[in-house]
Amino acid sequence: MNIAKVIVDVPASSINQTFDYLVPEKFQDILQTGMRVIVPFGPRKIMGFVVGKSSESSFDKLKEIVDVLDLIPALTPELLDLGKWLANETLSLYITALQAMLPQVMKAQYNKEIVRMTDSELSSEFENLFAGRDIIAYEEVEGSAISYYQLQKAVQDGDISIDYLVKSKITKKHVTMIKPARSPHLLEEAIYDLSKNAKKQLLLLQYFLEKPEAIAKQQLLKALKTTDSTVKALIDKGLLESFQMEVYRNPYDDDAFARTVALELTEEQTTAILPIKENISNEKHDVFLLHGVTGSGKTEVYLQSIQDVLDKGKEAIVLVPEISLTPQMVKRFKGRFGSNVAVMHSALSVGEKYDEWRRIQRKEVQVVVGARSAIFAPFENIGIIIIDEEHETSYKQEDQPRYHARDVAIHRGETHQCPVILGSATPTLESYARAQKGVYKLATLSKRTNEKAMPEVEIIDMRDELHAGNRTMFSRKLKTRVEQCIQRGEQIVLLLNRRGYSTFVMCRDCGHVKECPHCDIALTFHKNSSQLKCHYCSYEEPMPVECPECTSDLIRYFGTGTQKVEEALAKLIPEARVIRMDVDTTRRKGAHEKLLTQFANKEADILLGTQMIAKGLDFENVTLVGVLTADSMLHLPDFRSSEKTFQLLTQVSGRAGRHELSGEVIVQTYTPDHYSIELASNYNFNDFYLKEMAMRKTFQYPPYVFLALLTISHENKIKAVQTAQKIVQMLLKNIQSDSKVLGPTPSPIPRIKDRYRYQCMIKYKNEPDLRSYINKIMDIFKDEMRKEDLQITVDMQPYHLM
Ligand SMILES: Nc1ncnc2c1ncn2[C@@H]1O[C@H](COP(=O)(O)OP(=O)(O)OP(=O)(O)O)[C@@H](O)[C@H]1O
Ligand SMILES: [Zn+2]
Ligand SMILES: [Zn+2]
Repeated sequence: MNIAKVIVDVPASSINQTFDYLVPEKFQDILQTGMRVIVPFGPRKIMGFVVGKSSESSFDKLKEIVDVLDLIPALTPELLDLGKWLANETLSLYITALQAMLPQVMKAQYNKEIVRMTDSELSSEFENLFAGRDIIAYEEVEGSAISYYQLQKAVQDGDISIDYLVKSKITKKHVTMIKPARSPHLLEEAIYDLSKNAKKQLLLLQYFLEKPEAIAKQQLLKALKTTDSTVKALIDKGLLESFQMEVYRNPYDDDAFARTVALELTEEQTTAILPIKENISNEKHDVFLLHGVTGSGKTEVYLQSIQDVLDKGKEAIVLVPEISLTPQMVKRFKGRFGSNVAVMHSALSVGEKYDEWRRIQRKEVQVVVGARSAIFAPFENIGIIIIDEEHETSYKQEDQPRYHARDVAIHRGETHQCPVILGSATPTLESYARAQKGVYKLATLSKRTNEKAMPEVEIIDMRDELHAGNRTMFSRKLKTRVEQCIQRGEQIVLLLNRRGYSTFVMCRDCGHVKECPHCDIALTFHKNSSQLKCHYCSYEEPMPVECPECTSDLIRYFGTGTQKVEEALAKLIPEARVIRMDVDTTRRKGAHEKLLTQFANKEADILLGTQMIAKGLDFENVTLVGVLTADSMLHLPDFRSSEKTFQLLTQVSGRAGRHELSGEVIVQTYTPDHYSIELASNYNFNDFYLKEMAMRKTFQYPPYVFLALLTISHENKIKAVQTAQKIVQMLLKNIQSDSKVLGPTPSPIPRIKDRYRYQCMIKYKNEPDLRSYINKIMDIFKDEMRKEDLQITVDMQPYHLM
C-alpha cells in the first residue's frame, strides 16, 4: 500500500479527481486515509487529503508525498464519505466539501519562509533577523535592515533558503509551568542554606514543599506576589524547573456554571420525549419535528434526550442559530453537562475554535453545541443530533458548498442510526409538510411550562395613525405603553423588522438616490463616520454636500434604520434609556453579549434592534414587545416572505411575559389584514400553515416543487445574458415535461462588484438526473469560466434569492 490517492487543494472544476502519489518509506507506517499531506503539483507544492491507499497505480512515474501534516487523520472515514455525498448534493468540488468540515486554521495557507541553512555565524543583520530561530516568516525581512540584494546573495551563498511552504495555520497556545526540580527533603535543605534576605525565594520553596504539583508561572507569581527574577534565581540554582505546556483556550469558565439537574417533565414533554428515548435505546433513526410554542420547554426535552445518549456512551450534536448562541444558551448546556460540552461559535477566535474542535476529535467531550458547521463535528459514535429553531435560514450556507445543515444532519443520523430532532415554535413549511405526511414524526408542546398564556397581541393600523395626524413611526398606543412600562420599571423590546435594511441617501429635489458605482444597490449612510458605504463590496465615500445630479443642497439620508428609530425615540420619550442592537453595534467581538448583559442588568429600558433580538432571549423583566414595521419584509421578492414574517412575529412575541409578569405585544403595520400578520397575532400556526400551503400550491413553490437557482455573472453584460440564455436552452432540452425553467432574468441585485448577474430558476418535482445535466453544462463552459472569468454558481434549494 505505497500509493496514496489524494484530493488536491486546487479549486478548479477540471480537477475533481484523485491523484496518485508515492508514499515515501518514512511515511509508510504512519500515513492513513483522512490525513492532510503536502504534495508536488505542477511547479508548486500544495495541500491535499489522502482519501484512499492502494498498492498499484495505473500511472507510472509517480511523484512522492513531500510531507504529512497530521498524526491522527483530520477526517474520519465517515466524514470522507459525507464529503463525497455533500459535493454531489451541492454540486461543489470534493475538496471544497472536505475543507468545509474542518476549522479555519486547518485550511492550507501558502507562506514564504526563510530557512537558515548553516550553523556558522552569519552577518550581524542576519543574526539579528533570525534571533536564535532557524525558520522565520518572510514578512520579517520587510522592515529589517536587510536589502533584497543581501537576501539574494545569501541564497546564492547557500546560507539561507527561501521556501514556498504550505503551512497550516495552526497555533497552539503554550504556557510556562513551574515545578520543583528536587525532592522535598532537598528543597528543605535548600531552605536552610538560603540567605536571610531571600525572603521571596523562601516563600516559593515553602509553597512547593506544600504543593509539589506544577503550576502555571503567571498564576504562581500572582499568588505569591513575587517576580520572574525570583523564580529564575531558583531555576538557576537547579531547585525549580520550568517547562512549556500546551493549553486549550477554553473561552468559557466551566466552573462558573451552576450545575442543574433534570426537571420533572410536564405531561406534554413526557409524551414528546418517549419516542425519542425509544429511538435512542433501540439505536434507530427517525426524524422528529418538535413543534413547541415559545417557552414550552423544548430545551429540557433536548437535555434529557442527550442525557440518555451520554448514558449509552455516545455523543450528541446540538445546532443552534449563530445569534442564539448567547451565554444564556451556553449556560443551559454547560450547566447540565459541565466541561463535557464543546462550543463552536463564530465569535470565538480562530485558535479557540481549533481547540474546541480538537477536544471533540480527541473525544474529550461528548456534546457539541454550535452553529451550522458544528454539524461536521468529528464524533464517531453519534447518538443524537438536535437542530434548535430549525426554521432559521442561517442553517443554509450561502457559499460553496451550499448545504443545509438539516440535510447533513439527517444524512449523518442515517449513518449513525440515531434520532434527529428538529425543534421550533414555527417550523418551516417543508418540515411541517413532511411531518404531516409521516416522513418526520411530529411531537407537539402546545403550552408554556409555567402555564402562562401567550401574551396578547394588538395590531395597530398605521394608516389610521397617519389620518389622525401622527407622522412619527410610533403609534400613540405604543408610545403610551412604552411610557407606562418605563414608569413601572419594566423593560421593552422593540423590533425593527428589516433585514439588511439601512439608511440610504436621497436628494429631496430630484429624487436621485446615491448608489454604489460597482453594484446596483443604494449606498448606506453611516452616521458615526459620516460615510456612505456599500455593504456588498465595501466601497465607501464621504456623504456629499450637494446632489451630484442637480447640485441641490437638499440631499438627505432617509429611512427608518435603527439609528433613526433611536433618534426618534430620544425625541419622543427622552427619559428612555435605549440599547441599540444591529449590525453596526455588534460588529466587534463580544459586543452582542455585552449589550445583552447590560439589558439583563436593567441598565436600559428598551432593547431596540433588528432580527437578531427576536431569537431565544429570555429576560424576566420584559413585559412589552413592540414591532415597528411588521410588513416591511412582506414586499421583498422572496416567496418565503410571508413565512418569514409569521416566524419573526411569533418569535418576537414569545419574548414577552415569560415569567411572573404578564406581557403584551403591539404590532404596527400598514397591512393589518395580511394573513401572516393576522394569524401570527393569534398564534395560529395551523391556519397559517394551511393558507400558506395553498399559496405555494397555486404558485408552485416549495414544498410542492424543488428549486435550483443558477446565477451567471460576467463583467460584460451581453456575455452574461447570452450565456444565461444558452444555459436555459440547454436545460429546456433536458428536463422532464412537468419541470419549468424560469428566466433568464436579471438577479434582484443586477450588478455586484462590477459584474452583471443573471439568473434562471428550475422548478421541478422529480429530476433524478438534474445534477448531472447541470454538471454537463458547467463542463461546456469550463474554458470560459477559467479563461474569461465567467462565473456560474448553482444553488440547490436556495434560500437567498438575491
Ligand atoms: N418540566 C419543566 N418543569 C418546570 N420548568 C420547566 C420544565 N421544562 C422547562 N422548564 C422551564 O421553562 C422555561 C422555558 O423553557 P425553554 O426555554 O426550554 O422553552 P423553549 O421551548 O426552548 O422556548 P423558546 O422557543 O422560547 O426558546 C425555562 O425557564 C425552563 O427552565
Ligand atoms: Zn438632486
Ligand atoms: Zn458596491
